[in-house]
Amino acid sequence: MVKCSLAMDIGASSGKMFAGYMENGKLNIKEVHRFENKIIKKDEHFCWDLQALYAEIVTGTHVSRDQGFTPKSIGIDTWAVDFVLLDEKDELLTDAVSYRDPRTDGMMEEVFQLISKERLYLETGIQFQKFNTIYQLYYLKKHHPEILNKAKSFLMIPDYLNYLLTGKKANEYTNATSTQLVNAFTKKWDKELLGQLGINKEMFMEIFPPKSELGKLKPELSSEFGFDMQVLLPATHDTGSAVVSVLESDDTIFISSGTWSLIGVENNFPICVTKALDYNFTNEGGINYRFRFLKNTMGLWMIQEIKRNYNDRYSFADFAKMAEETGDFHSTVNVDDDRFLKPKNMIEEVQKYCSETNQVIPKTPGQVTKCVFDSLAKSYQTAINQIEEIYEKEFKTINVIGGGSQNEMLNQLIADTTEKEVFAGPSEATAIGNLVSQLIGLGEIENLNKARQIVKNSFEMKVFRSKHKTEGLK
Ligand SMILES: Nc1ncnc2c1ncn2[C@@H]1O[C@H](COP(=O)(O)OP(=O)(O)O)[C@@H](O)[C@H]1O
Ligand SMILES: C[C@H](O)[C@H](O)[C@@H](O)C(=O)COP(=O)(O)O
Ligand SMILES: [Mg+2]
Repeated sequence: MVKCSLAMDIGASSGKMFAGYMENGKLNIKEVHRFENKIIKKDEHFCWDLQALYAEIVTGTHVSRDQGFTPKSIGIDTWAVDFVLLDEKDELLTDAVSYRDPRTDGMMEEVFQLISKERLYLETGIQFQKFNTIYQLYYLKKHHPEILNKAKSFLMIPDYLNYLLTGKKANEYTNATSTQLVNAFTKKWDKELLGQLGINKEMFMEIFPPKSELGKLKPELSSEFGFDMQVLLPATHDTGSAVVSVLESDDTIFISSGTWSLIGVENNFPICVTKALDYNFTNEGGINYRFRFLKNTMGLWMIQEIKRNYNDRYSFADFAKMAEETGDFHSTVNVDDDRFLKPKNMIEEVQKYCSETNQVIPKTPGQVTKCVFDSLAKSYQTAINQIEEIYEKEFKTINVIGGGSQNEMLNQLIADTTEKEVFAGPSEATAIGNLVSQLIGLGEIENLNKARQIVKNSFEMKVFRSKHKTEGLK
């Protein structure tokens, strides 16, 4: 049996469990379980199926043992902002409503009547997305005050899954910052802000940073598995774990490319200047209390929805190939338009947008996906220009991580559009970042710098250079 750590990475489109262990100075990972994560409809709201996700964690742990592993620790990471509330008996008061649910429409604007956008940004440094936790809680205060009044525990999605494993309740720092309720300077819940919003401060748990140990498995679970595990806190915000895996370089911008595209740079301080506010950048918390200065852009969600609209007839690789073969088609959309957050039919929404903007309407799967890929590359270029304007410097390279790093056509398009060197990989950056954070916490890896060197030496990266530049070299 191989002793290992388990990383449970639950993204907005899929969940993946990896067993990870060090051997000869390299990190070895093995995918032991993968499942689809999808939104379900409950009481007229779009929700996540938390019981199903918890069952997959248990299944994955059993599978890891059956595959010859003895896990000594597990770390869970998921998407941000979403949460559940528990009552005084630790019973669920709410479903895990998804950030894609329209219930927060208009809530951000109402919050601005109480607290200015500028003040919110100055204190939290967090981007304005209408689905941030602050606006979800404001919706509950306005439409379901009885729920908020009964709430004794606020747990974000990974916190709740950790609670089911250990019986321990805590909030983890990187994910807590995505709520827009944590003060960027004190790194604590902003009690004054909560008071102004009329949201009860007592339900928030103590905040623990990545690498902390939460506790051991509940006895009934360790006897079911036949072994005990430490439940450790990686950066439980999946993008926080992904960024742990990025190249350590002052000249690199990362693009965490999955359901969402998160484009940014790691910092030791929050950047809450007006330009960052105007461009809607965020300062989400990172490992070692660093900051992830980044911009959320729609990401490959649009391709996932187009794939679903075509009844899964085509693979992601098929779409990349068809888009590449489409050639002379140049219509694009603003991928950050709210209309693409949860349209009934993504293909029709893209076509409608092109028609409304007097562009050629994409008809074939290749034209539709080329339009989306070209639009994504365009939005990446805009975000990179804004980062370089704020930093007053030119970045030389881009590190594309996450599942989207497997899309070689898109990687080449990013290189051609930005004229920068693109290093693509690792595709499982989130799980890898989750694992190395656990190993640092267990004392098996000395520190973050060493962890990043191990990641670089353990996983292949492909380089893409602008065709325009290489043509010039011929
Ligand atoms: N073989 C592939 N070729 C091209 N794109 C791929 C491939 N495999 C995955 N992808 C892209 O990666 C995305 C999923 O990335 P991932 O990081 O797993 O997302 P999340 O963590 O949000 O669930 C898919 O939506 C798809 O666009
Ligand atoms: C809602 C947030 O924008 C979202 O969680 C984003 O921060 C994120 O973590 C997306 O990660 P994926 O791996 O699901 O793309
Ligand atoms: Mg992910």
